[in-house]
Amino acid sequence: MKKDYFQQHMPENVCFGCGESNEEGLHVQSYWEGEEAVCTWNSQEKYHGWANLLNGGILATLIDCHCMGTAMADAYRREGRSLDSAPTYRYATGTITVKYIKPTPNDHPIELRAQVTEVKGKKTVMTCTAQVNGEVTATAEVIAIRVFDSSTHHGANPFK
Ligand SMILES: CC(C)(COP(=O)(O)OP(=O)(O)OC[C@H]1O[C@@H](n2cnc3c(N)ncnc32)[C@H](O)[C@@H]1OP(=O)(O)O)[C@@H](O)C(=O)NCCC(=O)NCCSC(=O)Cc1ccccc1
Repeated sequence: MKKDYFQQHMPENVCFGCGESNEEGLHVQSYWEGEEAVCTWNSQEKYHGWANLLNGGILATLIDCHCMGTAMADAYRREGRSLDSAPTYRYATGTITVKYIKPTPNDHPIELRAQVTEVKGKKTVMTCTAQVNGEVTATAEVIAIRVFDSSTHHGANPFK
């Protein structure tokens, strides 16, 4: 079945990590699997840190963008509405803490799994794991802040 990726509902998104409108970007795509948001990402040689290992900054970017999409999708879901409905929400990274547990292979699919642990006002707190071949290589805590709400913001969405 075709997956309904969160990022498909972010028109004109130019973000390096998740923007469908960024040709050179990483194109993070996230979807719900029950209470978890999942992203499976295939790397390329140019994202090596060391030989055959994923660069740590790229991994942080993947986690970051996966979690910003998750915060957005979670907010819509809590309000019982689709990602195409109004008002439009966008989230920015407040804090991201990544613990690199073991080297992340760069030649197998990387699976990210995020869970929302707290929502307070415009703040969403999440945990996220990165796994390759079922082994967790990094864990993260990520705090997203809602920076755009079309119901209170006058004018076009500046966060694209
Ligand atoms: C938006 C915000 C992160 C927060 O400011 P405000 O809206 O004034 O927040 P406010 O003071 O109303 O607090 C509400 C609640 O949130 C909490 N809290 C607040 N801050 C943090 C924190 N840092 N970390 C953790 N928590 C924080 C605070 O304690 C409170 O919680 P409480 O209710 O007490 O439990 C601002 O500092 C900022 O723009 N930073 C740069 C973000 C950036 O560049 N990210 C880079 C990647 S994104 C990108 O590339 C695109 C982009 C860039 C910029 C914008 C949009 C998209």
